[in-house]
Amino acid sequence: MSQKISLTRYLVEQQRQDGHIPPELRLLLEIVARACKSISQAVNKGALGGVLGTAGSENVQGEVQKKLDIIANEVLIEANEWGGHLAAMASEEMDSIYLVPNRYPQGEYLLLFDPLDGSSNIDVNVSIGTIFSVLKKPEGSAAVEEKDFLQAGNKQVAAGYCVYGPQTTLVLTVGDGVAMFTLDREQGSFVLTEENVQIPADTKEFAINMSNMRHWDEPVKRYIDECLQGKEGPRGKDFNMRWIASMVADVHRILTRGGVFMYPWDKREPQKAGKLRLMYEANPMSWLIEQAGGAATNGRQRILDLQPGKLHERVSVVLGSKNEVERITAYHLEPKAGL
Ligand SMILES: O=P(O)(O)OC[C@H]1O[C@](O)(COP(=O)(O)O)[C@@H](O)[C@@H]1O
Ligand SMILES: [Mg+2]
Ligand SMILES: [Mg+2]
Repeated sequence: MSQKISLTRYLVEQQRQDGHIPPELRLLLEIVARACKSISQAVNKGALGGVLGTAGSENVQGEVQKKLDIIANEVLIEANEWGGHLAAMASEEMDSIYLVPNRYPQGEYLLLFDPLDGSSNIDVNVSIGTIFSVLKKPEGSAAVEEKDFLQAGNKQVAAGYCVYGPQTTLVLTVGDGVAMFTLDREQGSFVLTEENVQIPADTKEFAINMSNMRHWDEPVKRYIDECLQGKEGPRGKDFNMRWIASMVADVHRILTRGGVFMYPWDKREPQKAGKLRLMYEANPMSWLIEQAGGAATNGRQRILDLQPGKLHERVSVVLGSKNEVERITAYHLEPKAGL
């Protein structure tokens, strides 16, 4: 790319040329990006900034909150509440929805986020990130309620994540493919570094937490077992495995070079559909993956078509290279079918 294109310019051009980003959505995305820049600065300070360690509290899902979980949540709220583009926000770290206070102008959008994904990696200096999803407030709803957020992922108007790794990279879709922007720390701005991201349909790399193997369902066991048999097995090729334990980092690798990611339902807590959250983890990631030519299911159905029943709903996740996701989904739907 000879000329540097900033995130602002990219969004302005999307607004002008394609006309499918209203100016309010463009401004909202710029504010989210600015918040990610601040979070990136806090992450980078690490022990020097006193941001490592636990905060001594738990979130609504009963998970111990890290200091950075809370800092990132506050940064996102403070950056977004006064901009005039939002009606309400929802976060992994907040029990219920956050209404934009009356003292600020009210907007038409709803923002959902996982402020800090991969919390267990914060203190060990491994990549973490922020995941976000934007929905439109339903027509005619005056005071926003939780039910207004309960829209299927196919209703998202923008989705993305920012990964805080060796580089800080913001990855975005507004329904017109996937673009990646790298933070230029000297300029203080996100610069377009990849457009029309495409995931290869086939892969030789899978990502799953293998320590849960004994709890998996048969179709997942079958798929992984076949991968592990390598060249000698039915797949006729050797597979590699990666598990970073930050969904952002695992998805970023898949968008970069392909692969398949799974956090399936398992027998540890059978009443839970999965570990990951539908509305602010699985939905935005599934849309990005589909926009890059991949696929995303809960093992049986397309994730983006699932109707959420509650804000913090969990879901089983299979996403990435299309042919692998289709194979795993077929194993679930017809366990004995030979592919
Ligand atoms: O520790 P496990 O069970 O392998 O789970 C790892 C998964 O949990 C997550 O960290 C959940 O996200 P949070 O850190 O936002 O709770 C995912 O990013 C990751 O894929
Ligand atoms: Mg997360
Ligand atoms: Mg989180």
